[in-house]
Formats: sequence, structure tokens, C-alpha cells
Amino acid sequence: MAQSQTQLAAHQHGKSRVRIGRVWRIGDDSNRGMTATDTQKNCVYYVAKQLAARPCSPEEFGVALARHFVDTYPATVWKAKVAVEMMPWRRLDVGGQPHDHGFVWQGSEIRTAYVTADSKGKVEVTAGLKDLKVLKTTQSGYSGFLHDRFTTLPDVGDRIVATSVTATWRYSRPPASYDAAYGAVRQAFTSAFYGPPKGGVFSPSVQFTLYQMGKAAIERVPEVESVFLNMPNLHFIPCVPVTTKSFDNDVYVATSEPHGNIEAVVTRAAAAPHCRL
Ligand SMILES: O=c1[nH]c(=O)c2[nH]c(=O)[nH]c2[nH]1
Repeated sequence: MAQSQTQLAAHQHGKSRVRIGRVWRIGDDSNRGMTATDTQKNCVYYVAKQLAARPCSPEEFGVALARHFVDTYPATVWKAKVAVEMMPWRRLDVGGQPHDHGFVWQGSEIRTAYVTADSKGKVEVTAGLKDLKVLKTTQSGYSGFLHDRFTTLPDVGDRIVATSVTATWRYSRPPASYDAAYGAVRQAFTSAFYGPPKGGVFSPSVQFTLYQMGKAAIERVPEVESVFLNMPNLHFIPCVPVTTKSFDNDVYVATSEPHGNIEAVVTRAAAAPHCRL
């Protein structure tokens, strides 16, 4: 018999990465009095069902739900925080006639409401919107900023400006109508951004315009005491086509990243600022 030319020189085998969970049950692990998150979900449907009298705003829904938690579970819940988002379904318009039951996903922005309620009866309402996309093709520039050896951006007297607005605003007291107040704040934002239909208004920077928008909201709605705004600068970069080799103010590279991230809080004088929620 021919002698083998190979031999098993080394060997090992075993189970890798055996994952384990080990609990040492020390002390009282009771869940007594705790509201399960599943129960909390059911409360959302319950409160929605209760609000039957008329269509309500996201702020009113948030208040009703937050109060439900502190009122129903006083032994364990001393403060409830609720965040509501309202999706932009709008009644369909057919040749000027509102459709009986047809809705369409319209407009870019989502309406938001953040409510806290505590067991002493204190309620705080912060309303807001997100993804409000706005753009104007002129009446915007950016110049006079610091130029040094790291700067490549030229001063421009005319450019496209575009952003996606996220805003929250805190109420010092409830307005007569949350829906009307929302409409007024949104209107204040867009008027300050665009200016009048004929001629518009010049924006020397996103920062300047952001401040004007916050200021307009506070001046427009007396119950608003603090406005947070986040406005990424969604750059439209001048494009120089290979054929003409010149930029004629008409072709741009539309970008979303990287973008300048610009945000601020504007308050009524002496009011405390609030943070992004
Ligand atoms: O309105 C602007 N603000 C900036 O801070 C900035 N920075 C930049 O590169 N472009 C712009 N535009």
C-alpha cells in the first residue's frame, strides 16, 4: 500500500458567537400601574372617537389626548407629551365644485402639533409645519460675506433661492381658532419669503429672510410667543453649458446636498425661546 503524502497537522472546532441573555431578578420587578404602550395606542383611537362634535385641529386633538392620559392615570402619569402630524389630504375640486367624498394629497407640507399636559392642569401647545418647499427664481442674492483664501463662492446679486421650511411656534395662550392661527402663520411665512405678487421682495440671505418670516408670524398672531425655523439652503448652482461656455441665468444644477443648514428662534420681546421639537 502506498504511503499517504498528507497528514492532519492541526484541528479545532467549536460554535462561534453564542449570544446569551442572562437576568438576575433582584428586587421588585413589578409593572404595577404602568400603562402599556399598546394601551396608549388604544387610547389614541378612543379619544379620536370621542371627538365627534365637529372636525378638530391637530392641536385640539393633541390637547384632548394628553389630558386623557393625565386624567385617566393620575397615580402614575403626571405629565403627558403628544406629537401629532396631519397629512395633507385636501378635498378634491372638480371644476370649482368641491367633491362629496374625494380627497387628493395636495401641497408639500405636513402640519404638526406638540402638546404637553400635566396633572396640575398646565397645558402647553406648540404648533408647526414641516416640508414646506418654497422657491423663487429671482429677488435673492448673497454678497459682502467674508472672502479669504478658502473662499470660492462669488458674490451674486441675483440667484434662485429654495428651501424646505420646518417650523414650530409656541402659543402663550390658546388662539380663538388653531386652524385660523395656523393659516395666519403660514401666510406670514410665505408673504415674508415671496413678497408681493408683483415685484416680490429682495432676500440678501436666507438668514435675513428666515428672521423676517419669524418676525412676521409673531406680528401677525398675538398668541404666538416664540418661533423656531429651520431652512436648508437648497442650492441651484449656475451651469455653464459646453456649447455656450457662459452662464446666462437660465440653466442650473439643482442640488439637495450638501446644503447650508440655517435655523434660528425668534421670540416676542422677553419671551423665552423654545427648542426644535
Ligand atoms: O443665504 C445664504 N447664506 C449663507 O450663509 C450662505 N453660504 C453660502 O455658501 N451661500 C449662502 N447663502
